[in-house]
Amino acid sequence: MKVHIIGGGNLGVSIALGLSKFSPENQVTITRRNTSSILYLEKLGATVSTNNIHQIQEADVIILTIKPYQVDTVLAEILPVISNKIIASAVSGLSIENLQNKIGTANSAIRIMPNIAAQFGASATCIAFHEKDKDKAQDVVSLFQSLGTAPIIDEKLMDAATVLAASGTAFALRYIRASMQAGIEIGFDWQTALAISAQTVKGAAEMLLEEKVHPEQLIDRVTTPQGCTIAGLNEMEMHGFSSSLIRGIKTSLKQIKG
Ligand SMILES: NC(=O)C1=CN([C@@H]2O[C@H](COP(=O)(O)OP(=O)(O)OC[C@H]3O[C@@H](n4cnc5c(N)ncnc54)[C@H](OP(=O)(O)O)[C@@H]3O)[C@@H](O)[C@H]2O)C=CC1
Ligand SMILES: O=C(O)[C@@H]1CCC=N1
Repeated sequence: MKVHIIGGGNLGVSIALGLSKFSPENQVTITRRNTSSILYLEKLGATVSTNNIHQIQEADVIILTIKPYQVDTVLAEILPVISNKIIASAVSGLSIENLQNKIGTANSAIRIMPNIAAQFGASATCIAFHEKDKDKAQDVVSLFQSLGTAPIIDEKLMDAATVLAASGTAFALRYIRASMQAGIEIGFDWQTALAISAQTVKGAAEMLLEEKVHPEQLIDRVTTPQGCTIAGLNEMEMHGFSSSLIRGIKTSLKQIKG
């Protein structure tokens, strides 16, 4: 497929890098106004351009990875030269209905919510679309399945998916940072503490994904009666570990909904 990514920033670049590594059969074009920091993508086979309409007529999928306030400017540029295109938008808070109204019925609006782990083929990309675009959406689903998992969700959960799956990357990293800081306090240098903390989180996630059980079942295997784990967990919960995470996620959701 020919994939045209408009907005070569944090997310756009992670998708381009992921595609170059995990599905190199796709031809990727990626644009931004100042391309100096992403020209290296050309060495990986992508076309880098400042021109949003460069070869856009040939694209099978157009991916929007721009900020919400940049959408109208970009659409004003591309709409006069495209028709019958699939536009997959990762723009947070932009509904399918709003996007469809902006792009007209000649094009299909698909909503995607990847995260920056797309670069490592490990994104959880939630995808939503209207029934009329079901067939066309399959191309987008396949594309993002090559970059991790790509669950199809009801659009009403898209803001929740943004917080859980996209912001969630930052939340998970903050846990790892805190664990690393504790690791330094109990004797490790930061590099060793980070390596141990990150691998431990990866291992815990792999067990959950493999065994498909409730986390508490695995926690039970670790918490020896009268042992150090339950003592640590109870102290963390006393200081609001789970509740602060839940409150943070709900606050992020409120921020999107405005
Ligand atoms: N970062 C993340 O983890 C995630 C982000 N998102 C959503 O993705 C979108 C992008 O986020 P993010 O990548 O973090 O933002 P960035 O600011 O890193 O990327 C946006 C890019 O768009 C480019 N851009 C701006 N105007 C234009 C234009 N007219 N034509 C072409 N390119 C343009 C900018 O480059 P230049 O100024 O050089 O043009 C910039 O590199 C947002 O809507 C965000 O909510 C969704 C999921 C995860
Ligand atoms: O923080 C943000 O608003 C964007 C959307 C999800 C991740 N980054």
